[in-house]
Order: sequence, then C-alpha cells, then structure tokens
Amino acid sequence: MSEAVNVQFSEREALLFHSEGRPGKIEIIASKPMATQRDLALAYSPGVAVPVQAIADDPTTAYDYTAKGNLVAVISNGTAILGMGNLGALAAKPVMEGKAVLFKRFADVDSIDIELKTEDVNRFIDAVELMEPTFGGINLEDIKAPECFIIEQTLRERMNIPVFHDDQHGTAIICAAGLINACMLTGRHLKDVKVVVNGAGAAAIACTELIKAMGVRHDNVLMCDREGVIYQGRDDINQWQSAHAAATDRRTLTEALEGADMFLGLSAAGALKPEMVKDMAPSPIIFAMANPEPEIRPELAKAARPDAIVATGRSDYPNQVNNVICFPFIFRGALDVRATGINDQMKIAAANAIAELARQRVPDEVAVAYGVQHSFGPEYIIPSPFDPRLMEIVPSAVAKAAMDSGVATKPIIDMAAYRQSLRERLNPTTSVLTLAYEGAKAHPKRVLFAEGEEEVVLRAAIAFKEGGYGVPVLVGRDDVHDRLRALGVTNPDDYEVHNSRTSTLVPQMVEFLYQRLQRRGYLRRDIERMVNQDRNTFGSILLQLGHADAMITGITRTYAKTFKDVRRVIDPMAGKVPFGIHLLVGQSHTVFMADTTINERPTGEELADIAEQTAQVARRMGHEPRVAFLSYSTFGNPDGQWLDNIRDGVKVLDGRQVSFEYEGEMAPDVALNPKQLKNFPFARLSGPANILIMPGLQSANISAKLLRELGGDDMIGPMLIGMEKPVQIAPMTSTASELVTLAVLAAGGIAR
Ligand SMILES: NC(=O)C1=CN([C@@H]2O[C@H](COP(=O)(O)OP(=O)(O)OC[C@H]3O[C@@H](n4cnc5c(N)ncnc54)[C@H](OP(=O)(O)O)[C@@H]3O)[C@@H](O)[C@H]2O)C=CC1
Ligand SMILES: CC(=O)C(=O)O
Ligand SMILES: [Mg+2]
Repeated sequence: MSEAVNVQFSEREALLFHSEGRPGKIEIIASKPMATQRDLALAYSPGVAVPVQAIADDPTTAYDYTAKGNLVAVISNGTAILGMGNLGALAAKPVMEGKAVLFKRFADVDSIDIELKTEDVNRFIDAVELMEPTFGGINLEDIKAPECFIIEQTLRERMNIPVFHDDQHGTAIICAAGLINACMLTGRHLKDVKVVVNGAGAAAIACTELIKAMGVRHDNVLMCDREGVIYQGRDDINQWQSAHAAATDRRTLTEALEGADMFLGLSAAGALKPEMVKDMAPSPIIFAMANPEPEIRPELAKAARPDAIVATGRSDYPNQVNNVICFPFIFRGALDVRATGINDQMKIAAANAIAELARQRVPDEVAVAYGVQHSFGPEYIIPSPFDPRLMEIVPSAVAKAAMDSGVATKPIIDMAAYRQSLRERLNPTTSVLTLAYEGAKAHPKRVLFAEGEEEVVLRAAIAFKEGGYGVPVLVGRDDVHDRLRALGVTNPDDYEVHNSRTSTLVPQMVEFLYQRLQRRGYLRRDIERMVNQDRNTFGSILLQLGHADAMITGITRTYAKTFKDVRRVIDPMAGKVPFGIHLLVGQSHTVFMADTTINERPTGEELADIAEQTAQVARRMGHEPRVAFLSYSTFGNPDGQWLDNIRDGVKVLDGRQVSFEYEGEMAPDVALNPKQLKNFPFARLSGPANILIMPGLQSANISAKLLRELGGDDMIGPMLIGMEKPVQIAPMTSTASELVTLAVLAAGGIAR
C-alpha cells in the first residue's frame, strides 16, 4: 500500500492531514443562533417542548423541526475496509468520516459516521434499526459479504427510510454506467459481452447482478474468488455466490480471462497480472476497482494491451470508477422526495444519468482544469466526481424515478425549480478550487517558495511536489536538504534549492536589480547586500529572470514589509492596481472582499479598477459578479465627509459600461441581506452582493482579520492581484495546506 500511496503523498502527510488542528475530519456546528438566553430557551427547554409535542402528534413534522430529513448515517463494522480487509470497527472510522464529508462536499447531505463493534449480524441489524428516528437515510459501508446481504435485506424490510449498501449498489451503478459507455466505444452489445468478475464479495456480486439485469447473459459471466473460478458444483461457496456459479471447466483467473471482453475487479491489489491481460479479446475493457490499490495499474495494463479501456477506483488516473460519483447524489434525490427506499428504478435512473453525462460535451471549467478538451472516449468514459453537472442531473433523475415508482412520499411539483435549487446548493468556488488542483497536475508549474528554511513552507513544498501539482523551487541556506530529510523526504536532492551564498546566478541578479534601481537611490553595494541577504528580493529576481513561474512568500515578515520587498523587484501589471482579495467560502456562497491589503485610501478611479479586477477573479472562480461599494452610509444616509471616493468609483464604472452589476454606496447589511436591499428598489443589484469593495484599508483589513478570527466560513487569501508576475504573500499564520492552495491558485493563473 505504501508504494502506491507515496505516488501522491507521504504516509506522514496523510497522518498530519488527519491529526492537524481538530483531530479527524468532522465537526458539528449549530444551524441556529445560540448566543442569548432567549436563543437557548427556544433551542432547548422550554421552547423545544413545542416541536416535541408537534412531532408526537404528527411524526412527519420531524422533517420540518429537526435535521432528520437531510441527515444520513454512514455505518460500518469495519469487516471489509476498502480492499484492506477486516481491520475492525475503530480502524474503519477514518474511511467513514471520509464518506460523511464527501456527502457534504458533493451533495450538501449532512452525514455522520457510526462504527459498530460487532460481527454479529443480528446485533448489527438491531442497532441500526433502532436508529431510524434520527436519520433520513442509512448508508451501509465496508461490511463484508455475505453478512452485508442479510443485513441490508433485513434492514430494508424493517425500516421506512432508505437503506443502501454503498459497496454493493453505489459501486454497481457506477460500474454499469462505465460498462454502458465502454461497450458503446468498442461497438459491443451487453448481451454479447463476456465478463470475468474477480472477487465474489459485496461489490462483485451486486455489480454482477446489476449488469445481468441490464442484459449481460448469465452464461457469459465467470466469477472468481481467491480460489479461482466459481463453477457449478464447487462446495465452498455461499448461496449468493452459487447463484453466479458457471457451467465451465475453466478453473483459474488466467483460464477465465482467455478471450474475455471485460475484467471487472472488485477484489484486491495486484490480482491481475499483465500476462493475463494479453489473452483477452481485442479492445478489452478492464475495470480494476480495488481500493486504494487496483488489481492492476493502468500503465501496466496499457503496456500489455495498448488497445484496452482501463478504469480504476483512483482519482489520479483517467476513468475513476468509484462509488463517490454515485452515493452523494442518489441520497440527495432520495432525501428530497422523502423516498421510503432506494429501488432498482432509482438505481437504473442514476446509472443512465451518469453514463449520459459522460457522453455530453464537457463544460469549459472542467475541460480547462484537466488541460485537455475532454470528450467522450477511451480515456473518459465516466464523468469526474467534480463535474458540477452531476449535482443537478443525478438527484433529479433519481427523484423522478422515485416518484414514478411510487416510493416518494413528498413528490416534487416543480422539477425545473428543483433543478435550480440543486444548482444553487453547491458553491462553485469549491469546484473551481478542486479543479484548480487538477489543472495544476495537468500543467505542472515551477513555484518558488522564498522561505525555504521554515518548516511550514517545506511541508507545503513537499505536499506540492508529492501531490504532483508542480515543481517547488526553494530559496534557503545549506541545510535545506537536511531539513527536508528530517521531514521524511527520502531523496532531498530531488528538490531544487537556490542559496544566495553559493548561487552562480548572483552576478546576473545584481546586474538586473541595479539596472532597475540605480536611479532610485540605490548603490551597487546596496543591491549586492539585498540580493545576498533578503530572500524576498532574491526570490523575486529569480521569478523575474524566469527561473520559476510563480512565487509564494509571507511567512517570516509582515505583509506590508514583504510587499515592499517584492515591489522593489516586481511591478504591477500595466494599467492595473495591485491589491488584495480575501475570500469567504461557505457551503453555498462565496464573498470576495477587496482591497484588504494594500491601498490605504483608494481614489474613485482605483476603487473602480479594484472592482473590475475583482469581478474578473470572481468570474474565473465561477461566480457572476454583483459588486457593492461599501460604506457606513447607504445612498447618502447618513451623510458624511468620506463618501466622495466611493461615489466617484461608482461613477467611473458608469462611464466604463462594465458587464457586471454594481451599486453603492451602501452598508454591508444592505449589500448582503435581501430584506434590507428591498428598501432600495432602485438599487441595481439583482441579489445579494458577492463582491464587497471596501472604502479604505482601515475598514477592509480590520474586517478581513475579524472575519478570519471570528467568522464561521472558511477564509482563503489574501490573494495578491494585479502584479506583472504571479506572486502571493501568505499570512504569517498560514498552514501548509493554505500555502499549497495559494501556490496552486498562483500557478494556475486564477489569483492574478
Ligand atoms: N471502486 C469502487 O467504487 C469500489 C471498490 N471496492 C473494492 O472492491 C473490493 C472488495 O470490496 P467488498 O466487496 O466490499 O469486500 P468483500 O470483503 O465483501 O469481498 C472481497 C472479495 O474479494 C475477494 N478477493 C480478495 N482477494 C482476492 C484475490 N487476490 N483474488 C480474487 N478474489 C479476491 C474475496 O474472496 P475470498 O472470499 O476468496 O477472500 C471476496 O470475495 C475492495 O478492494 C474494495 O476497495 C468496493 C466498493 C466500491
Ligand atoms: C470506494 C469504496 O467504497 C471502497 O473501496 O470500499
Ligand atoms: Mg466502501
């Protein structure tokens, strides 16, 4: 496992990711105010008694007065954790926490993990059944076969909410979607496809059942477990396996694969050898779905059979066939119609919707991030889980199928409005950020980390390199390689380090800066000292001379001081104002605040420039800009002496005829609260502002820092905008992950 994992990140980083800050990946936050005694009196006793009585009188109102309707439990006993086997309930917790956060991230479903310490089927069933009042749905996970079949079947019969064993049906749905498309590409019909299923557990049996239900013939499927082919008459198989036993004299996986069209692996790492692939039919379809390490790596499969279509469960290869593309969205649809269960019609609707999506033109934001014009083909048979269209298309198909098949207790009346509400449920920023990371991998850039002696910077550089996001270029003294080794890097010499004491580039760098500053009061000696001693000067010149594509600094000096150092070497982009944007990122909204870092009292012209440039960044991040020029005053009330610049800014934009909405001056509550905005019907904003142009640095910087320290949303930035080279100045308190995000945004041209 470690060899595979090391391709992307070190084991140390994986552990640090989980342990840093609050241990684990989940926290619970209140969705109602809890500040005053009155809030508490409403939230808890005595106010809570009112909804209690209402639910006692009419149980369906639990969906109105509690979190039940959007809450899914991810439940496991840890008997089949990924492809790692039975490692117990406690060890399953990181995976289950992971599934829970994926529910939130991809489909805005609230979810919590529950690990049950029992291998006794009846105790497990009883425990889950008793939880019905709490949840809107149950996602069973990583429970081994055959127990999982009995558990799921019994719970489906006993419970009145959806119960879905993801490893069975989520996997089967995505596998079916992939197979439909792979057949289309290779000119096959399901009824003729010869399939070898490797693995005879939860996922394998469910996938086999679904593809047979869709038309693959029983006689064309050979299932294998560790002992080889499951043939009729084998006496060591269970009833679920015997249903797929074949009348065949083939006994080994190698024999089974001779002439086969498809290998469907749901077994364990490395189970498929290149020599076995050689004997498959022309244009073989290979789904190596074991996690985290597939049955065969795509490069090995392709080396053996260049004509193969290969898919794995992993996100770092093309064609990720993983149930993450299904389970968040199928539950979203099921919860939204309060389905009593997830039936075959809903599963087939999901499979068809996913398959169909892969055949449609890929939206620009996805295509750009992947760096290629993705279109349906052997390297793209399945949509990316980050494809923002999944959230609209799959839940609506599932909800419709639930309604058509009579299991929806709250049918959707207006489907178009539902689809719109699905679109609005996800924040495009999160997709853009994820896609920015994918884009960085597709077009790795050289990013200079100017403070290579700082541990947090080195950790960011390691993560940047090992994540495949680009090449870190470090500035630091002799011991940087030792520091890297101490952080677990086995080959520190693979890291490029520039040391001003030993660099042969210094004379050229001094010359460059002297040319630039000789008429601005600097002697050559001053320049030599700066190049030798100031890492920001040294780093900025390296950037200017083309030794890197972007630069990250800011950890060791204040923002203002760092900016001054950088500015000595790097100019603003022609015609642009340099400034800072802080981003507040919530589940469904992003607010951009500018200028939070540089211009103390921007003129009207500068405010207009800042608004235009921020609008460009917002568009790059998937948001249609709505700009508010903020003040303490709203349209002249109260009047004051500080309003002229702001009004000028609005007027300048009037003159420029820009293509986005803007308005001002206005107070932040008017900008952000639609009820307040309604008091000004003439205001030219069609909804709450998502760009806040601050009147001056005092209020801007204070607000940004207050929000960072006190606010509930995630904060990104500040991003430095308007410089001629991509340079980012991180806050001194940044974590390694925050530095990597800035590096990715800088390298990808989003933060410019
Ligand atoms: N990509 C995806 O979305 C998903 C992938 N998976 C992957 O599928 C695999 C199985 O998961 P699941 O069905 O939940 O687990 P189960 O424990 O229910 O089943 C495991 C099955 O794999 C078989 N197996 C193990 N090693 C081998 C081998 N070397 N050759 C042949 N068969 C083997 C076992 O056979 P035996 O009884 O002989 O040991 C058993 O039949 C895991 O790797 C998991 O990560 C699962 C769900 C989703
Ligand atoms: C993806 C998944 O659910 C598994 O590998 O078990
Ligand atoms: Mg699983």
